[in-house]
Amino acid sequence: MGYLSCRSRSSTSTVDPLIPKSKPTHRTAIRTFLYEDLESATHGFSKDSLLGRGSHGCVYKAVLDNGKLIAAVKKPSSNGPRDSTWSSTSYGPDDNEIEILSSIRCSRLVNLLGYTSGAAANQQQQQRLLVVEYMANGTLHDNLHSSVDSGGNSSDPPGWIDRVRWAHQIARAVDSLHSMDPPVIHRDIKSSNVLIDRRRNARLGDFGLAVRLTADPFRCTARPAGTLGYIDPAYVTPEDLSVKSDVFSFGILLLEMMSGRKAIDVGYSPPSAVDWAAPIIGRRGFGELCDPRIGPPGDLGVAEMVAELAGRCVEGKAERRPSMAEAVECLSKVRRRASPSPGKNVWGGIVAAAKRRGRVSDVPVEGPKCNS
Ligand SMILES: Nc1ncnc2c1ncn2[C@@H]1O[C@H](COP(=O)(O)OP(=O)(O)OP(=O)(O)O)[C@@H](O)[C@H]1O
Repeated sequence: MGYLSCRSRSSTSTVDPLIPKSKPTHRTAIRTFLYEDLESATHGFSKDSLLGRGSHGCVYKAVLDNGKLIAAVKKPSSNGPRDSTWSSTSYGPDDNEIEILSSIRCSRLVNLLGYTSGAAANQQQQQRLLVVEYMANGTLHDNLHSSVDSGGNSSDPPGWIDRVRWAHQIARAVDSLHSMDPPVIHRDIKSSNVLIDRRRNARLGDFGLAVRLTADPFRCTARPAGTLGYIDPAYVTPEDLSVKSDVFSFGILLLEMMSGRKAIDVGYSPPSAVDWAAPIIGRRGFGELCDPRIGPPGDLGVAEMVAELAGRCVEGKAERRPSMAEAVECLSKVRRRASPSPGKNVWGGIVAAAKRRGRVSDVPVEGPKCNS
């Protein structure tokens, strides 16, 4: 694989200017919650408050501050990790996750609001709970693969405009992490770690495996970790870790978003998304890669650009993969091509008129910038 249409000469031009590359990261006010307050805000971690289960524990909806704050509370399981997350770290939110999340605040991430100190009122040690922003529209995984929405109503699969917009937003989120000094590597990019907020924007969450990439080899001791189907095959020892491991996982996510098939899907032959897609991209059969539920986009060039980018992201050799900044640049071109152009269509006209009246602060064509 290796096509040219999205290759960029300038790999830094799309780095969010609000993310300083070389300045220390800005810390945000993070609250300390009492375990008892979160217990009562989730009705005793009740089934009704349960938002979902992951390999490390459960996530609950919490209503706090007399109903003014709705948050998601992550409660580690007492039995340790289960299923497909391959992790060498201990389960549950640890100091590393809190430290990384506390140092970043970005509108493309599921941000940390606070955590419990780990001690209950009776001073017995409790599990540490993490409190993060609540995402009203579930995970990208559910949006892509489930025929019912988070309210239990039947739902249509997302169309091309949403998929391209989400891909661009996720790319910007990952690029923001890679642009930090030192870069943060997420290590677990996958559709169940992308959440859709109430404005239907995509946010990257779950920093349980995230690490800072330092030049000091003695500090880069985290053993390889990630999720089967998304993990970079070139990441075998701690020294192999680079930002390009996230690029690989992002490429798998692009294939998943484009095709509607899962990263590992036994309904397809071969079950691995890369093994399935590589020969199709090689013979330029872009239409075949498109989710059969929505068919190819009106402009097949959109599918071609996304497929070519995905193909480059999942290259076996890490150095042949694009940077996330290049992926952002490519996806902003795809997004412009996929979206009806402003000024020439009714939506563009409505948005332009609302902007003139000062009513639109969040124009859907370009998502909000990160503010760290
Ligand atoms: N901030 C949030 N707002 C709303 N729902 C959430 C939020 N975070 C997680 N969830 C829900 O809880 C579920 C479990 O999330 P969690 O991050 O623990 O696991 P996961 O990412 O799905 O899987 P794994 O632990 O294997 O990575 C998600 O699938 C989602 O449905």
